[in-house]
Amino acid sequence: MKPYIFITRKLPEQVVARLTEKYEVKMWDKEDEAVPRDRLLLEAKKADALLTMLSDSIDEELLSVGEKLKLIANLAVGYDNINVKAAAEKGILVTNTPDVLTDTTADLTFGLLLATARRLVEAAEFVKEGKWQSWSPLLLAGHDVHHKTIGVVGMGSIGETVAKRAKGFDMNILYHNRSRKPKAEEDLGAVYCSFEEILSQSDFIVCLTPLTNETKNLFNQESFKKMKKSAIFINASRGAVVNEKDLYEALINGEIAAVGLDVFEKEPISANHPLLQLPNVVALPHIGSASIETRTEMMHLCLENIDLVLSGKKPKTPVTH
Ligand SMILES: NC(=O)C1=CN([C@@H]2O[C@H](COP(=O)(O)OP(=O)(O)OC[C@H]3O[C@@H](n4cnc5c(N)ncnc54)[C@H](OP(=O)(O)O)[C@@H]3O)[C@@H](O)[C@H]2O)C=CC1
Ligand SMILES: O=CC(=O)O
Repeated sequence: MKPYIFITRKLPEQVVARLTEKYEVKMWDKEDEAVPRDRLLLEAKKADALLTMLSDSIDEELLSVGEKLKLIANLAVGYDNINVKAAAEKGILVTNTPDVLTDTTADLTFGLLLATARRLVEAAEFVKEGKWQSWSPLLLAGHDVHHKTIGVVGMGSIGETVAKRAKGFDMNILYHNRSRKPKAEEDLGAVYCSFEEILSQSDFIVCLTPLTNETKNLFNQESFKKMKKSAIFINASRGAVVNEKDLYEALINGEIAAVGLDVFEKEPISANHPLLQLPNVVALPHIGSASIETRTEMMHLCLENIDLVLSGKKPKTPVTH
């Protein structure tokens, strides 16, 4: 009997085809709807490997039903949706998709920063809605990006690649991690700072940490109060790193100037959410790595990891906890 792989979302047939001779492969048949939990539990019980999305909760319950389960291959670099400790205890490997999405996510993050600072979404809607009456000196005037100070919180692969883009805009680069990155300091002139220094000195604060117990709620009332009133906050990591209620208060009280968000506490965010009613909020539907090239590469990497593990070899990009 061929080993069984279940993929929790519909992926292009031609990408999956490379495994169908050697393995029995089934996919959830919807592209834009998550597999229901009861179906996922049934599949986990039968599967040798699961190819999962960041929207699937791979918790202790699910891992316990996986009688033959050897691998969870997550189609994301972030793996906060997976209980990695419980998986390790059960001898189930976890893989993610680092590096292949770094440049694409950095492009989107810097694009979001530009769009938020220069009010690009508001301006494009203004034209389409027929509101443009005449050129005027301060029409939709935003904030400059060049020569300003950017503070990257989470200067990992993506954070550093965002900093590279910032260097091209002649920005002054500050960063905060738990550990220093001498190479980024040397190559980009990035300056290591405490979290508090980043908050008080940056014009643009960009969050690119993973979601962990330490980073959950990191950006809260206290953090927003320490930022400049002209500060622009960008979050492309995970929604739960930010307290959205506190962020909303900071925006309506004028404690910060604007925000660009690619990720939310609850995804998809409801169109009625208070944050989405504010003109100085640019909101995107978690599309950091969403270029056709990169998403295809991420899928191939997941399939390669699955093939390696089910052939008794080491995966290319294992997650360790
Ligand atoms: N919006 C989107 O579509 C995407 C979002 N992401 C998100 O971006 C995250 C980062 O990805 P990537 O750059 O590849 O990951 P990396 O592991 O390369 O970088 C993460 C960085 O965060 C730092 N970090 C971890 N914990 C803390 C902390 N408590 N305080 C400050 N810094 C911390 C790490 O440094 P140190 O260990 O020294 O603290 C590290 O430099 C992912 O985990 C994911 O959540 C990724 C891709 C797309
Ligand atoms: O959010 C996306 C990821 O790859 O992580």
